[in-house]
Order: sequence, then structure tokens, then C-alpha cells
Amino acid sequence: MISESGVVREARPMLLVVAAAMIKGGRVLVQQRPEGTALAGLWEFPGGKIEPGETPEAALARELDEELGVTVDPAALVPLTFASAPLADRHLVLLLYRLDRWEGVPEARHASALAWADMAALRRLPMPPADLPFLEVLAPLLRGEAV
Ligand SMILES: Nc1nc2c([nH]c(=O)n2[C@@H]2O[C@H](COP(=O)(O)OP(=O)(O)OP(=O)(O)O)[C@@H](O)[C@H]2O)c(=O)[nH]1
Repeated sequence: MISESGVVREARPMLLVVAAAMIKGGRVLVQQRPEGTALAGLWEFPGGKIEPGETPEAALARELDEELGVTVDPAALVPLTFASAPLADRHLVLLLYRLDRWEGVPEARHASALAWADMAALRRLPMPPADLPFLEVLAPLLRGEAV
């Protein structure tokens, strides 16, 4: 939509989502969205919507506890990159953090499956369109190169 001033305005309500690239030994953790949810069957990074009153880091620590049963220090979440894309009737802003340390062993509490994917495996998994640009950002991290 274009306003009288010529500024392009986004009519869709914004959906603010946080997600984590949990990296261990050259692999990143991904989870498969369960049946009955939007984008079912696709593989994504654990995370979810920021609730009112939460910081992005607190929201992500909460989601990782709820979804995987792991304890995360919000200070260990390092901003990595983001995506901005239409998603159904909303506009998704997806903040991706890098995480190298957590307590506990991730288990699939919400997802239908978890996988520790190296770069080759990640490229083969079907992912939501907003996530696809993340792969090139992750490639050097999974090769163990500092960024
Ligand atoms: N967690 C996560 N969500 C993603 C990714 N990529 C992507 O497009 N999304 C979208 O972002 C939205 C996140 O919503 P969600 O349903 O997972 O959030 P949530 O855990 O708070 O769900 P809830 O409404 O059941 O509490 C979904 O529409 C999901 O498809 C990703 O890599 N990780």
C-alpha cells in the first residue's frame, strides 16, 4: 500500500519470531513442524513468537525450554542474522541467534523430530522459505570458521 506521502506501507500485521541456531561439532539442530500446524513437515530452527513484555532473548530462552527442555542463559544468545518476508496474512520478521552453550540434552517436546544437520544435510531438508537465506550465513559456522 502506498500512502499519500509516497511511503510504502505494510498492511499486514507483523509477526515477530525468534529462533536459535544451536551449533555443536559442525552441526546445527533443526526440528520438524508437527502435523496440524502451519508449514507442517518442514524443518526449522527451534523458537517461536515473542510474547508481549518479553525481550527477544527472554522469549527465545523460554521457547528453547518449552520445545527442547534445555536451559539457556539469555546472555549466551548471539544475534546472527534475520529474515523479513510475507507469511500468510502477516509479515514475518524472524530473528536468528547463534547459540553454542546450553544445559540439558535437547528432546522433541513439540516437534515431530529433531536432527543435528551438517551443511550437506541442511541443504537437503525442506525448510520454510524465510529460512533459506540463513543457510549461507550458517555455512562458515558449520565449517568451524569464525565469523
Ligand atoms: N520457530 C521458527 N519459526 C519459523 C521459522 N521459519 C519460519 O518461517 N517460522 C515461522 O514463524 C512462526 C513461528 O510460530 P510458532 O507457531 O512456531 O510459534 P510459537 O512456538 O510461539 O507457537 P504457538 O502459537 O503454538 O505458541 C510460524 O509461522 C513458523 O512457520 C524457524 O526457523 N523457526
